[in-house]
Amino acid sequence: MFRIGQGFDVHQLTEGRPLIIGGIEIPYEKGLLGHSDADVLLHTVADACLGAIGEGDIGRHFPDTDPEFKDADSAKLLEHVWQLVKDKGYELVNADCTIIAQKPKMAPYVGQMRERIAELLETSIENINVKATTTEKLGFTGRGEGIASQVAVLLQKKN
Ligand SMILES: Nc1ccn([C@@H]2O[C@H](COP(=O)(O)O)[C@@H](O)[C@H]2O)c(=O)n1
Ligand SMILES: C[C@@]1(CO)OP(=O)(O)OP(=O)(O)OC[C@H]1O
Repeated sequence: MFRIGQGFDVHQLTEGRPLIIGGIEIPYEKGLLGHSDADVLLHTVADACLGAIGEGDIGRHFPDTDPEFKDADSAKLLEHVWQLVKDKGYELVNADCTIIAQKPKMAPYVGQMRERIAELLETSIENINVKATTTEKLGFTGRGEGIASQVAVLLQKKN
């Protein structure tokens, strides 16, 4: 049996924060704002996985009012979500991720992101695609006010 999930997330860019996307710290003059480390891509992967198993969203599992998750490492949050997926008897078929950012260039970091996400979802790198697009300077992403991401995952029940 197969289950599909999709996720979408946005975080604001601000000065004085590290830029962490896909579990990788990217050198840049700004970082993403959030209650956690604000890793927009790992949040989106987590939301897509939760969607696939019908378990709501990360805000339900890790409320941004809970001090336990202040500055949380989003990799730890995704590990927790992935355990829920495994508890329901599923494994990953593939994940397709899109980062929407005018700047910085993501291409040099996409390989490392794929490796990290593959590690967290206990799969091989071939099953994880990460791509990036600008919005041609249009909208909040185009103005560099924030970064968004979209992720689709497909899960299958283990034999
Ligand atoms: N933050 C980004 C945005 C885009 N890329 C790469 O550039 C290519 C062209 O982007 P367009 O928005 O003009 O289509 C895109 O396909 C990515 O390979 C990037 O690395 N980082
Ligand atoms: C991850 C959590 C929890 O620390 O906080 P944020 O980093 O603000 O992220 P968001 O995607 O807004 O929602 C989920 C939150 O509950």
